[in-house]
Amino acid sequence: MSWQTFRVSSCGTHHIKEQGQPAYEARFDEVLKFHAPGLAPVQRGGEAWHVRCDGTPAYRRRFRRTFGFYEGLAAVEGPDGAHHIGAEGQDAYSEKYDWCGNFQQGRCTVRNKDNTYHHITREGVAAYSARWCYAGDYRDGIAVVQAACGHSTHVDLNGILLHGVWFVDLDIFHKGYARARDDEGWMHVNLQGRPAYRRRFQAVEPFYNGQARVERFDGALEVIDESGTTLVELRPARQSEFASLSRDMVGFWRTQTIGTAVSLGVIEALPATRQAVADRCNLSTDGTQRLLRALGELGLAVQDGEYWKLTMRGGLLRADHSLTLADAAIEYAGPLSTMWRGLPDALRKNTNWTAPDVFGEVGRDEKRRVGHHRMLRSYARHDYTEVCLALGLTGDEHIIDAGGGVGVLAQLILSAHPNAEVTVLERAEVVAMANAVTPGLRWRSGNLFEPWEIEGDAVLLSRVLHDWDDLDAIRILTHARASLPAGGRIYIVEMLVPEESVAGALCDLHLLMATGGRERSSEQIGELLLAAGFELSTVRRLPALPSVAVGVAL
Ligand SMILES: C[S@@+](CC[C@H](N)C(=O)[O-])C[C@H]1O[C@@H](n2cnc3c(N)ncnc32)[C@H](O)[C@@H]1O
Repeated sequence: MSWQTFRVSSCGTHHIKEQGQPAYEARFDEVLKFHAPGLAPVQRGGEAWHVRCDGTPAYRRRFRRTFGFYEGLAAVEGPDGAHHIGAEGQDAYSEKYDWCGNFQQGRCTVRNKDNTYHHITREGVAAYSARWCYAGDYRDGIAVVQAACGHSTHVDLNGILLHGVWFVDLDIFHKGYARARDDEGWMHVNLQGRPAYRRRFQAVEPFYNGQARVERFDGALEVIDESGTTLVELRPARQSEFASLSRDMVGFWRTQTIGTAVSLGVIEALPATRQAVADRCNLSTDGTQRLLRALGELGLAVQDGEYWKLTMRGGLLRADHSLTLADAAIEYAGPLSTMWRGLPDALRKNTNWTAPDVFGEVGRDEKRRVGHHRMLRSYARHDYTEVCLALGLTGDEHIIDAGGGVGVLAQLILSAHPNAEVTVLERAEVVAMANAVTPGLRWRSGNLFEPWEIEGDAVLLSRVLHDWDDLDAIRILTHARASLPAGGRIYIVEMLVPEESVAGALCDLHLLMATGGRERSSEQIGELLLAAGFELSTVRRLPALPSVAVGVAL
């Protein structure tokens, strides 16, 4: 009997032959397709097993659920978890998982009891030691894995990162290209993780004989080739460029609404009725209603009967949130908005414009200093969770964390490497304010632009170089070099902008206006390092915004 031609009947209770006649007499609650070696999953009365092509059981065991055979093994679910069985119903291995996928290319995705995912071999052994937030099936020896922060990358059959580039969303390769999404939108990337073209889209389909259908952000549908060039327009734009440009131009409405809601105390007053918010914050009833409705439009608050309450997103603006953005909201709506007004002057030829001394301003104003460093703390807590691993420390180094703020990264390093020593070199008023006390953590007041008078095995500059122009950045790096022996390492942790796309360009303008600094590519960082006596050795792209550029002292 040729089970290859069997189909599931329309009622789903049995299989039928090519001409539509039943393949056997038995009936089940549900059956699934036949797979090699000629077995199909069936279910009846809460029990599941596999049947041969004559409808008889392939073995005596019963499970809660059974799935199709792939590469000779089938996933089954029993009372103690999920695993794989062979064609005789025998266990393929002893381990039990929370969930099992199907074998493809000798690998299978499984979910552990702690909700992490990884791939196993046919022997039920982990194919590598990493555990992921999600892991997809292999195709052509490559799978997509998702890190805890939500970003995804490609790994090979041994779990080794294929290109080390992380994306907001990612698909498996199809004819040499994978669909990938970064902060700008969807695109196609090649096996090196590099975008095939500069454009970004609302959605893209896989390439089909060199062409792919894509949806633009304005809703238009088109077909592009592998260089991103439009070949055919299939549907015109739904949303006009006029409307989308208008929305971008009033971005400051959002900045000011959020900053105002925080500074007036409205965020802290919720949940409450409109009148209670008005009374507590000393606002007019009409004004309160209008502000609450605007917070609603921004997805920060919702009305529930008489009450207004914060959404999960709005909760990030509360002062007691561990990642609070309350201080950032006030900084962006206040001093930073004022600084941005100087943009035309900053861009002019032969300009008299000079960058503000933001660290001096913050240092002189105690209230702003506390808020400013709480803001930096939130960004560090959010962005630096994966940095420690990427540093590749041996664990017994003395690291100088220059411009280390209130020590968030220093503490992350020390909890990962309790035998390491980290000295945070900071402005005196920041050292006086920082209250972190951790074994191995030392504080040192000093100036990045004067000799550091301290020696270490490695220097860490996290979000420091991007605050300065090239000359100042080289001055800082030169002092770093003087603190290290030949062969000592320097870790530059900040956003590295890709040379081939415009990603990070608004952040770059922000740095110009806030500190006179700039975002740089890894090539530009390499040039600065060389000018100060270092050689760029590796660049590690992380799931979060910052990357790690590693330099070695020459
Ligand atoms: C953007 S923050 C980065 C803080 C921290 N490394 C992080 O990644 O969150 C820059 C830091 O450099 C410090 N800084 C600025 N100028 C400095 C100077 N001349 N000497 C020492 N530290 C300085 C600031 O106080 C601030 O904490």
